[in-house]
Amino acid sequence: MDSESPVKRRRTQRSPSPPSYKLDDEQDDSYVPYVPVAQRRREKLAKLSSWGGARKDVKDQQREQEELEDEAKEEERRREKARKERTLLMEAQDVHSRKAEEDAKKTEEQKTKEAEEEILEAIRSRKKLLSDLELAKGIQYTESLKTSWRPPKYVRDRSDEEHQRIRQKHAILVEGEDIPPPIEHFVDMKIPPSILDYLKSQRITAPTPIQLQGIPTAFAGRDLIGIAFTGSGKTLAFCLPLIMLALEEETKLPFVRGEGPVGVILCPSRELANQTYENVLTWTSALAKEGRYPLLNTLLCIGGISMSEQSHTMSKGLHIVVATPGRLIDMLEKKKFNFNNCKYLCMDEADRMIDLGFEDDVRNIMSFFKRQRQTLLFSATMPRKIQDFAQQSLIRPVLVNVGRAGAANLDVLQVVEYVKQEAKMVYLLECLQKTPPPVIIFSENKNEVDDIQEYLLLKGVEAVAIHGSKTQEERQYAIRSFKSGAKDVMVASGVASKGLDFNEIQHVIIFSMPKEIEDYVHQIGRTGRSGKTGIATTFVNMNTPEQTLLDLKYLLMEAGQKVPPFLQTVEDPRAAQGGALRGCPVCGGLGHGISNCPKLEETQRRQMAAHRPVDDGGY
Ligand SMILES: Nc1ncnc2c1ncn2[C@@H]1O[C@H](COP(=O)(O)OP(=O)(O)OP(=O)(O)O)[C@@H](O)[C@H]1O
Repeated sequence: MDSESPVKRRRTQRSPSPPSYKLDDEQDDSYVPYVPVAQRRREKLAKLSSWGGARKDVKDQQREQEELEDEAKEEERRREKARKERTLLMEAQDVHSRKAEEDAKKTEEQKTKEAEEEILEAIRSRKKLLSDLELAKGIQYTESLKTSWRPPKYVRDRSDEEHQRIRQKHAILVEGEDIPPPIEHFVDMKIPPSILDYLKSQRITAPTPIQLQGIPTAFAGRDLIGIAFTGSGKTLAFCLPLIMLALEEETKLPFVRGEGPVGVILCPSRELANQTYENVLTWTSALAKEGRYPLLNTLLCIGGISMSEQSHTMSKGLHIVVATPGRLIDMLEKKKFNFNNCKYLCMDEADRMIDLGFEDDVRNIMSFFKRQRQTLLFSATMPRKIQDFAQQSLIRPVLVNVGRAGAANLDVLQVVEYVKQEAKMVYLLECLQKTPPPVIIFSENKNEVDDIQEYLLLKGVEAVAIHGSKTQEERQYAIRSFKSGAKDVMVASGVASKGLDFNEIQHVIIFSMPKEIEDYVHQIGRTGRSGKTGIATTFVNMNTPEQTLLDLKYLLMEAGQKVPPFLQTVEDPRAAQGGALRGCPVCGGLGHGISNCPKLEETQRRQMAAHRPVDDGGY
């Protein structure tokens, strides 16, 4: 039986012999190569002429002619169809590739979104900032600590609208329930006259915005997150309430050896702890000056110093401890003192203290508290995610915010200059001429700090240097001689960037731009403090990561500062994607999203390397 299909047979008959060049994947046996109509016409004419003079009747010739015409039409139809099919195919292909492109883009966006969600979820699911015991027992306090402090009657009689008007006047934003009123005069805060006199002697006569809302809030026993510009007087805002609390306790029943402390102030670096300790000492001595009030006892608890030097402090009842986390944990574990009656925990530069990677130490410290405490967190930078995390962990917290968290102090004139790596040292000398001393120079790299100091010394500049690898004596010497004015210039790594309050620094030079914009904000914040103005000059070049430049560009724009042309040309890749540009919720940087946050990268790197920071030497 002939298995050939009729179609195939017919086609074979019409085009008997052309070779077929079938591709491997063309498996259809019935395939007959297409013969163009012109060729077929030629073949037909050849056939006709091969008949020579053979007589043909007219009908046959007409039929042949009609056949040819039919075939020509058929060919034209086929071409038209092919053209249409091709157009449709191309269109389909276009649509397909457009969709693929869109899909790829969407997937990229989607991917970023998903990654961001994941990171945020990880942050959200962090264990609350409570001690392990509190977490394990599910202890959850719902009421703030009660204190005997009351605002004066005329303040209590003001309406909420009036309170709000005062806050608006001072650009104070508050969040929380039942917020204590702002108080515009120290005297109305019921601060002892001896302290007020001392403050007056230091030209501290009216509270700054963070103080006028923060101090009454803390006096009222409320948990507090205080965010305000660098140099805006946060230290007084969290030390004064502890001094008053300790005074109240001491007055009720004097402390004897082995008792106390009433409260603790945690700082991320030894230098900052030391500075805060000295502040507390001056304020407590001022308090006791006229003999009307007792002398409160304060202990400095930081790494790198011998605690035996403070044995006289330990031999009496203890009121206040100022500490870095590592040494404090050590002392508590060794039972040198305890937190059985401790009710006040304040963290300065709190975002740094409770950043990913640091929180375990804080939780460990919390586990030594045996009763409810009042918790206060202060910083100039506090990204939203850290605020949220902290708020979850506090009791009826009040958030006091002066300006955007992480914004630069407006009293600092920020100058950003493009300086090639090899030209930096020479240009530095030129820069030093801009203002009289004292000047701080920041570099992210310890070796560079040493190199800069060496270079300056060679050029006859009185410079000291400080970084995490220096001994404690060297660090103390650098701070002391710079503070006293014996040295004109201090070259420092990030260790000296947070919280340190030097007298009237005229100029901060940032030799190498830190990757994290928060660090930049703290570094330039060493000048322009306490209402005075200052200059910050920052060197950037092609080694500065683009996203750091973007963060910087937005920060300058926010502060109404001049954006140099080379910075203007740095484009935000997110702008091309459209949509609103949001600051990074992890570090507060305005120039990038969470998925490429340098702080998150650094934290992860640190977590992988070890569980402790190395540079700040706080331990
Ligand atoms: N009410 C005030 N009026 C004038 N000066 C003040 C007032 N309160 C504090 N100061 C001074 O302002 C300076 C900066 O204060 P402080 O170190 O507390 O700032 P800060 O907000 O903690 O800054 P940073 O964020 O850098 O740690 C200090 O020298 C302090 O004496």
